[in-house]
Amino acid sequence: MYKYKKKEIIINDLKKYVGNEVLFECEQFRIKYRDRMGIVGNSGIGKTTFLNMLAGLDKKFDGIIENNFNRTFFVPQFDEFPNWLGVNYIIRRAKHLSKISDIQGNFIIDQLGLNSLFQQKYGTLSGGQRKVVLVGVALLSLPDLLILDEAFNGIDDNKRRELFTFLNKWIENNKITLIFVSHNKNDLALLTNKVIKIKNKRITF
Ligand SMILES: Nc1ncnc2c1ncn2[C@@H]1O[C@H](COP(=O)(O)OP(=O)(O)OP(=O)(O)O)[C@@H](O)[C@H]1O
Repeated sequence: MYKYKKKEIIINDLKKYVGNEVLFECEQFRIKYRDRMGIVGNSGIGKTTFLNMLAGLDKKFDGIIENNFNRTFFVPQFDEFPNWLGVNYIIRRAKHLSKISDIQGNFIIDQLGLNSLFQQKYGTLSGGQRKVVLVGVALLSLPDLLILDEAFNGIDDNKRRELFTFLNKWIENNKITLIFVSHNKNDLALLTNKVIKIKNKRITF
């Protein structure tokens, strides 16, 4: 019989090793539906590693991570597309692969100002513009869990304000659960309302 599972991530007795060394551990935790979770910690402490584990991209660990979301989308810290790919192609393809309606898809494209980048190759974009394209691709895929790894580096203050206003509304209206790694306290305050700390090899809440 089909058993309904709540949209959440359940973590139990987690231990992550790098070589023989424990990188971090966590006894028990749940990331619940519609949480907006910030993750903080010093450089090299294991934030990106933890995100990869939550997204199901890194399965080498002891313990349990049960991700019961239907569509997890992970926006990585670094570039994802080859330089020669056209922005127009990247965005049209993301829209095509998704079940998003034309109205919603065009709304995202419009709000993020992606039209103005359509004629460019990905490799000719600035660092900030690349991030906006990655966020656009993420939203077009209609995720129910959105994982952002320092996704806003390089975006200027004006664009950042516009982007955050739009993102906040979009996340709220579309009931998206958010996990967001950042070193920027303002960004964390604007987008999240709970925090996970990674410190002294432990994940705490
Ligand atoms: N596959 C791997 N092999 C060896 N070491 C690894 C591997 N993956 C991660 N590490 C190490 O684990 C540590 C944590 O890396 P990670 O990128 O998760 O840190 P971070 O907290 O995201 O850092 P930053 O804030 O600088 O992005 C680093 O010391 C890294 O070198």
